Amino acid sequence: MRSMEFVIGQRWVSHSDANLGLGIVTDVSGRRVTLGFPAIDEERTYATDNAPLARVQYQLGDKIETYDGESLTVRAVEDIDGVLMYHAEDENGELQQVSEVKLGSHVRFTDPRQRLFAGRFDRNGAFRLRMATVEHQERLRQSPARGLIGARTSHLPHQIYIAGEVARRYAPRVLLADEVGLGKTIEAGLILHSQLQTGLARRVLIVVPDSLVHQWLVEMLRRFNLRFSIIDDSHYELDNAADQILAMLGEEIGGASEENPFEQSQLVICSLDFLKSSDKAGNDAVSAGWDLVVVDEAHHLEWSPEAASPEYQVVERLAEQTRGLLLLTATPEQMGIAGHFARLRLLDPARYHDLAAFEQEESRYAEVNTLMQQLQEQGGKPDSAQQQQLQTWLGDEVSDLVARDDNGHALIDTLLDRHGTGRVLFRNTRAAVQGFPERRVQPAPLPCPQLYTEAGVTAGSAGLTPEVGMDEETWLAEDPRVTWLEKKLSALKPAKVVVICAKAETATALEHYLQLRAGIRSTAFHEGLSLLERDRAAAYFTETEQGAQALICSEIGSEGRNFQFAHHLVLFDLPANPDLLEQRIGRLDRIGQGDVIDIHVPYLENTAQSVLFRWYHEGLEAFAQSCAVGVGVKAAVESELQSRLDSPTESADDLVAATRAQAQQLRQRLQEGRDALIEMNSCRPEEARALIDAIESEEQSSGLVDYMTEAFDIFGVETEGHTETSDVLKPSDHMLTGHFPGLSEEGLTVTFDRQQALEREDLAFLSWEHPMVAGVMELMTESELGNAALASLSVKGLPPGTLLLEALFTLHCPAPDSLQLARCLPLAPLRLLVDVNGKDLSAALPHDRLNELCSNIRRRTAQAVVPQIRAEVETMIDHAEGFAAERLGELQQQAAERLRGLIQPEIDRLKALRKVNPAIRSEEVAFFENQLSAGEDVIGKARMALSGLRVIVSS
Ligand SMILES: Nc1ncnc2c1ncn2[C@@H]1O[C@H](COP(=O)(O)OP(=O)(O)OP(=O)(O)O)[C@@H](O)[C@H]1O
Repeated sequence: MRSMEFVIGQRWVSHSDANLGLGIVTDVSGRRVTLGFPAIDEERTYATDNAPLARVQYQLGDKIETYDGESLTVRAVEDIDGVLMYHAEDENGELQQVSEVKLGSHVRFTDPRQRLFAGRFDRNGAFRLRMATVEHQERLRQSPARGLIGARTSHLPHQIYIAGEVARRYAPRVLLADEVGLGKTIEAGLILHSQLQTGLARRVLIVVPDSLVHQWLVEMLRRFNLRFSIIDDSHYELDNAADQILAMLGEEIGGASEENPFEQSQLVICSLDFLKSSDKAGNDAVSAGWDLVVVDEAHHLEWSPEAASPEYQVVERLAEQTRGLLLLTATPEQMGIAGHFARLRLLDPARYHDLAAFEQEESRYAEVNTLMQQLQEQGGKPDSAQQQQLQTWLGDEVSDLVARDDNGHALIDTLLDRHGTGRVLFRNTRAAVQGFPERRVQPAPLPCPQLYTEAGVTAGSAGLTPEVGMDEETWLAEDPRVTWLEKKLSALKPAKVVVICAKAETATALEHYLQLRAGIRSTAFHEGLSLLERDRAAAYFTETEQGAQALICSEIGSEGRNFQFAHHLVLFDLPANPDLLEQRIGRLDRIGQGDVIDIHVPYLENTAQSVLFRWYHEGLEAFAQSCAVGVGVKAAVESELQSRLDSPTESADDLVAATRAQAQQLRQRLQEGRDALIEMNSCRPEEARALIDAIESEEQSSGLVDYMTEAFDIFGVETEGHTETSDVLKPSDHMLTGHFPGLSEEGLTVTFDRQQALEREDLAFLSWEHPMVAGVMELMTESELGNAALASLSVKGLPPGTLLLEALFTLHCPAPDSLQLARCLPLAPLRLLVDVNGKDLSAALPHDRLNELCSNIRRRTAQAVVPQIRAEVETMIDHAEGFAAERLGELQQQAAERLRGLIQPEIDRLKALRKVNPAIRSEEVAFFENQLSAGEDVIGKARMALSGLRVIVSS
């Protein structure tokens, strides 16, 4: 039925009023036709020659729904005296005959053909926006900058390199171990953001110490637009209360308590203590299922071959369940080498399976490093002796790796992975990153008070914190560090000062003293306070004008927090662990610190404190610079150190000399071996530069501004210039959809400029990855908007009334989520331009050129034209479908190749590792092999689907 011939029982749709639903012809008399619209229970009568109606005729493969709600797929269509009979397949695969009379009346047309013929087409600009959307999506998908564009951060090469390297992995499992304060949180945020953007991850859990929950929450939102939910005790208390009441009433416990709070959000933050303290919470967190789990301050996961800490155990269960795992620690060996190994084992059990073998490997690092350096100099081409060495390390793979034309990249990567520090470990150092200010130690030796000598707490570990357990009033009055601190703070006023001591009780006592007796504006930060109280304290300290001058922290203040706006640190006592000292100093010595850092150390002479001070200062030089060998050196001189701490009055010269020698030796050994290998893996400056260039070229092109300007116009968003680089957006009275992503009634001020976004946090930073832009793209691809349009074309020599069809086809390939096939299917559609005679004009008139020549047709005229040209349009669609079908094989092949490129290296690696590690199960290899063959199968069944069309009429 291609003309306006009405027969009772036919289904038509009004193109002037979408709310009427599907009409049914109930009467045709003379020049009048009457339709019933069951969806709104109304009847309307029209003149037959100009009724605003379009005939509804479903095509093969379309989904239809009967009035009683059954959904079927059309397999054949029969015309019985003008009324259609659909032969359609139900969900059991059985064919049923459904007369169009029996179709349901609530319809929404999404197919471009249906929309065009139902008169539901869009403006020319909407088609343009649709095409631009998929083109940008495809370009961005292939861009190395993808996922890294939207963060409100400065582009620091070491971070961008790691983020780029890790985020593109299918199952990233890495240890981010940059030195303190170099931006591991930012690196993790970039990786998360990127994996969420690319769809490689949807569900993310971040596990952090109590004291960092809110800081992470804020950092993720402010820098990455990622809105996390916190799960804590409060989610369980309610259930417990409900359970108690139910139990009192003798009712069965169930309902609310059955719910798993971790399943209620996609992005969750919780504290490790909380997971550890509640079995139910731990079990819920594990069973909720995650794509990516992040664990900050991962050195708390203590492990030895004999026993694993409860923290380790809960993270181990999460690690087994999740695909991606990021462990963050600045001091991976803080709790010993076994703990370090155990964390690597969580990440990559196939590679790290034996502690003894791991320890032995370290002895070969220098050899591996030498070979790598040589290979790098030789452009990746080994000589015959080197080839032999490689053969013993890597086996048969070598010839294949050497043959690659990539300057030895693959060879070096494989060597690093199998025999070096592995592809799971990233560690940047201050020395490599550069640009950090000087650290200056300000010792303050003080006489030991009688109080401590008499109590016998001057030596051993008691001597490090002699005030612990003493009467508060007494030690505050007699310990000279207290008056020294009071004077120091007064002298430094108004400079901000972070004071760190080991114990919460010391911090509390000091803070009371300073606040109440000395009148110094101070605030405490320790584990005795609630999370909210701690954050309040930190915020009070941050305030510039009215804020506290001093923040008195217990040890929990020495991790993760950002206090780089201060440059005075007082170490009221010294920790026995060198990595803990580094963590403490790292609160101030971190990215963003612009001043020389003064580290004030008051210590009591001739006590364990003075020994430890000398040991750190003269032995390790740990105050002046970041000290990576502290834990190793301490292990080597442990007994001498302990004996000096136990007898602090004896000379410590020998200890200091031995420590210096050990430190120098260890530094040199690590520099030649392990550190060199880690450095090679952690930042490759050229690759980092190329990534930053790619991000900046996206930011500097006018593509995004043009795209959003068109979107604001199509959706009816008003824009008003605010400053040179920012605009105010407001919803207008003629919005196309009820809601524009990310825009509230009050409007939003936005900038497209990163520098301005860094300076002005109140402005939204619009990038290709901002939720507003992503939301517009999603609206365009998930809705039918712009998939059917009509335009006019005026070109000399083209007779008026000539028709062209611009058709867009996508590779339709339904597959289970678990196959992650979207990563290999093309996003940009196949675009074809044909005329009625089946001539392919696609190359002669590209999309952009056509846009310049096309203009809108008035809606009324278009409505009148469509029914008249239906036959020609359908012929052109047939031609276009023919051309599209010819390209199917090629697109399927490209998709299959992309899939193989992603999965095959995983299979090869596991097979190679299996030769040295019997713990790798054959199922692990089989899993990837199945992924590959199942993916190839599905791609083989793909077909071309029409996803958009624009009919062009020459005028
Ligand atoms: N690229 C960046 N742009 C802007 N600010 C940054 C960037 N990288 C890091 N920072 C800031 O530097 C500080 C240190 O970063 P971050 O907290 O990520 O370091 P970290 O390595 O996790 O530290 P720690 O070892 O103490 O846990 C933070 O205040 C962070 O916001």
